[in-house]
Amino acid sequence: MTKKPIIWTISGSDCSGGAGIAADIKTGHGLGVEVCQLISANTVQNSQQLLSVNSVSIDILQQQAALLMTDKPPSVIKIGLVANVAQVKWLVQLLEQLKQKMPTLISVYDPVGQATVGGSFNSLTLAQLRPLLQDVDVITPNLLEAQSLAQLAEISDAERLAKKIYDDFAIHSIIVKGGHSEIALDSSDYCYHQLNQLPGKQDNQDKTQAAISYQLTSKRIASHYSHGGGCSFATALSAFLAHGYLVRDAFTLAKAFINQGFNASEPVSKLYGHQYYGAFEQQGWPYQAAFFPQAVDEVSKKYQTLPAFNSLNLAGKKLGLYPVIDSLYWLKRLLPLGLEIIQLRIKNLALADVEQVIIEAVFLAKSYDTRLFINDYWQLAIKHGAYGVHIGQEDLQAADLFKIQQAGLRLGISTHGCYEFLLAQQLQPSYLAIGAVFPTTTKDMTGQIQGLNNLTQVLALRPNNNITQIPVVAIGGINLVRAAQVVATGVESIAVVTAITEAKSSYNISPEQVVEKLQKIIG
Ligand SMILES: Cc1ncc(COP(=O)(O)OP(=O)(O)O)c(N)n1
Ligand SMILES: Cc1ncsc1CCOP(=O)(O)O
Ligand SMILES: [Mg+2]
Repeated sequence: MTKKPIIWTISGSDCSGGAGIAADIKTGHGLGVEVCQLISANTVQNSQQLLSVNSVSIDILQQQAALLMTDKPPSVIKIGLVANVAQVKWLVQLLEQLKQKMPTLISVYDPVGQATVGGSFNSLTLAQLRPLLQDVDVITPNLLEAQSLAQLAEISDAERLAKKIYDDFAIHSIIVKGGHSEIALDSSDYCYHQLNQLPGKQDNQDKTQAAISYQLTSKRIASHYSHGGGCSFATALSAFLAHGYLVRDAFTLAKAFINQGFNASEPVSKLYGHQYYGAFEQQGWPYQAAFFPQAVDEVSKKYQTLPAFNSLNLAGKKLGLYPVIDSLYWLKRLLPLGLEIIQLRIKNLALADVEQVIIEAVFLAKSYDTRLFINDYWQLAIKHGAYGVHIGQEDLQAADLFKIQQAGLRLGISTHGCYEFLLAQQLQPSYLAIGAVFPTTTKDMTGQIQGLNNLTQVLALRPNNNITQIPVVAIGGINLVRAAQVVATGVESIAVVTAITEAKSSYNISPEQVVEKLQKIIG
């Protein structure tokens, strides 16, 4: 066991045990965070009705916050039921004070207003809530709540509502939950997210982009064990953020957590004719691919009709060691070592010079029967008949994948977490890369270090079917010391730069010797 991140939940107690604090504790417990609870109100409810909401005094809440700050400061605060105007004012002050002390603190607000069983948790107007809305970082309304926050006269879709809420309150991430309506076949949640604006999160490698928006969709699971599902979603999101995930990955994991819970309770819900309103079933960390949603963004919409890319034709062999080099010098030195794959990654060379290098590299790699991937320069790769192209997330917007596919080139795509992995997997490339597994000096990967756990998690996201399984390459900070741990995850290939190019200074052996040792480790 390692020390767990701490989240605070400031929410109501539901005496029937389904929603509020009870849901938050059960969720946090299963997701490896400590949950401190500040109860905003003691409610009287069961699965049929809400009888009363009995607010807790500001004095008690303030004493709890002050005492907890001395030994359990939070990395994320989740806010649920807010009972009255005094609590709004107290929360605004609290968040401002805590953010001054802890600039990386993230606040998540789940704006519970109406009880599913009927009745209101508070009578706050939008004007009264405004100061709190302007202070929180992430908000998770359902469609009805979003409609009331956005104050649009006509019924609008999630995208329009989220943008209006952003315009009005400048909340960095707005997740509008599509919910589990009885008629819809799918459950779609939508996120509008301003990049690089969450405290402590650098999630924008593509500096030209200010915001991203995307949708996570899953098949609706018929379970009436949904009491506390909304609270559990917001707390799961908070827990994943507290573990350091970016919003898109935390959102994806939280959605998988909800699907997993509904899936577990579906049989018992059916047994009771989907009539009994049961407590949402928290099941712990989600691993199974089946629970993960489909991600939809502009790129995935554009490439809906794109055929699969040619495979690497490995004929049962392992992809193995994947050196990433920047010159013909290294290519000539490494090609004789019996590699299945190699990448030319040229940075800082004039375009005219790059073309000449690519022409020569393609010729050399063909003579050794080694799969040569060209990084970034996809047009030149097509023009000169390279084996494949490797493109990053930023290039996905600009590159023409139809042209690469039609030219018969193989495609490798960089990903940095489960959200991008799911999106890239839908494009059916020849391989998927995931990184940086460890910190690296070769490239600025701030906020995108995956670790071995995330690597293991994304490997499990491939369909459990050998015919369609796309090989995965791990990259970033992998060296002679770390290679064995990476290989143990089951990844098909490891890509390295400095482990080879800086062999002499790191290990006092030649690059050729490092290649041999790494090949042995990979097996
Ligand atoms: C095998 C492999 N994986 C990831 C990368 C990174 O590619 P990209 O995201 O295009 O970033 P740059 O390499 O262009 O900095 C890679 N090159 N190879
Ligand atoms: C290009 C790239 N993309 C993700 S990490 C990385 C650098 C890998 O270099 P090294 O093997 O020296 O850590
Ligand atoms: Mg690139």
